[in-house]
Amino acid sequence: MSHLMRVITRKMSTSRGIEKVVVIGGGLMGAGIAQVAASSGFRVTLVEINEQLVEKAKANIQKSLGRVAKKQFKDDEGAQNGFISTTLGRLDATCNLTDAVRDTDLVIEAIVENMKVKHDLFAKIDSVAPQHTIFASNTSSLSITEIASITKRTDRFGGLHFFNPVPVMKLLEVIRTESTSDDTYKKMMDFGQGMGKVCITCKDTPGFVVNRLLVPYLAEAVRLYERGDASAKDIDIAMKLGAGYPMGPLELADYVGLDTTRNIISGWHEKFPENPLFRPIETLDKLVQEGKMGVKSGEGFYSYKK
Ligand SMILES: C[C@H](O)CC(=O)SCCNC(=O)CCNC(=O)[C@H](O)C(C)(C)COP(=O)(O)OP(=O)(O)OC[C@H]1O[C@@H](n2cnc3c(N)ncnc32)[C@H](O)[C@@H]1OP(=O)(O)O
Ligand SMILES: NC(=O)c1ccc[n+]([C@@H]2O[C@H](COP(=O)([O-])OP(=O)(O)OC[C@H]3O[C@@H](n4cnc5c(N)ncnc54)[C@H](O)[C@@H]3O)[C@@H](O)[C@H]2O)c1
Repeated sequence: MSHLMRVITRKMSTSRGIEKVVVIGGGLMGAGIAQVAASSGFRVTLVEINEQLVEKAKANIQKSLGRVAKKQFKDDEGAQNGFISTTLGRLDATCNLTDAVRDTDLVIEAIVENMKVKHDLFAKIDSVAPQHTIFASNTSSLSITEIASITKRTDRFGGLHFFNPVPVMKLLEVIRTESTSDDTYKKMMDFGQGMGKVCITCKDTPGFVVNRLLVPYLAEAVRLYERGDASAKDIDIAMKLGAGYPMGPLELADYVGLDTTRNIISGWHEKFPENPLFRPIETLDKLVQEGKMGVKSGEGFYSYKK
């Protein structure tokens, strides 16, 4: 379905569904989610912790929108500019969390992968957001049930797990817990489809579908590298040319963020200490301690410094 048809169909079909969305966290994922929601016709407010990060998120969105516009409207510069300005017209960005959530249909949390930090955030907004507002987490690996337990709206809580880069990756995992109501689930599915994503449903299990399979693979690749069995470059070439993956596992870990990858593995290790797939990995711990988070910090397994 074309972009325009999607926006029109959404406007006709979701008049009482999701219209206003607040995205909390404007990093790799939050900026992408806010961008695609706005370009799909939703009214979006993006929340960051300070002005500098608000500006950084806006600059990243602008850059990514330029790439999408070029692809969608090829040589038509007028249409490209129209698409960019219409999208930006639907997008606000702020540091004022409580004001942002006072009038919204959906909150999508995309902040650091840490239960306590997520709990602090949801506890803060639960009493401020309207009764009907649905809360969703973009967590990669944490239990949605446990995140939701801090709120009084567990029936209006679910998981919306997007993939990086959000403007390009077509999948959305929609997670319903045992408490997620049918109405909430339906609204989350409609929202995902309204964003042009292919939605699959998964129970609230660690890593859902993709990360339960992908993260142990990334961890094994780091262990292979750590043992010195092959160089980083050769591991990546092997999986691109031998298994047809668009990126090798170490490139992908850098792309996802080594801090996020480490947080996922260590969170699972704490919960399932007997599972050897989730054992801590010294190399990963060391890189993160040194501030080498991958592409976003300019260095990880590879250097991205210009
Ligand atoms: C851990 C989490 O919980 C879950 C996850 O997210 S796991 C990670 C999932 N993601 C992946 O596995 C990504 C794997 N990598 C890929 O699919 C590809 O390498 C990639 C799409 C990132 C880049 O593709 P590649 O061909 O190498 O580079 P590039 O030519 O720059 O980009 C391909 C297209 O995507 C577009 N693109 C890439 N990044 C973009 C962005 N951030 N915004 C907008 N467009 C983008 C480019 O403009 C380009 O468009 P074109 O086809 O019109 O030229
Ligand atoms: N990186 C990925 O490939 C990927 C993919 C899918 C899901 N996720 C999940 O999405 C979430 C975010 O990951 P990311 O890669 O975007 O991280 P990131 O580090 O790029 O961005 C997180 C952003 O959240 C902001 N933030 C932190 N606390 C905040 C608060 N209280 N209010 C507002 N903003 C706050 C930070 O300033 C930062 O800019 C994590 O739960 C992660 O597991 C990540």
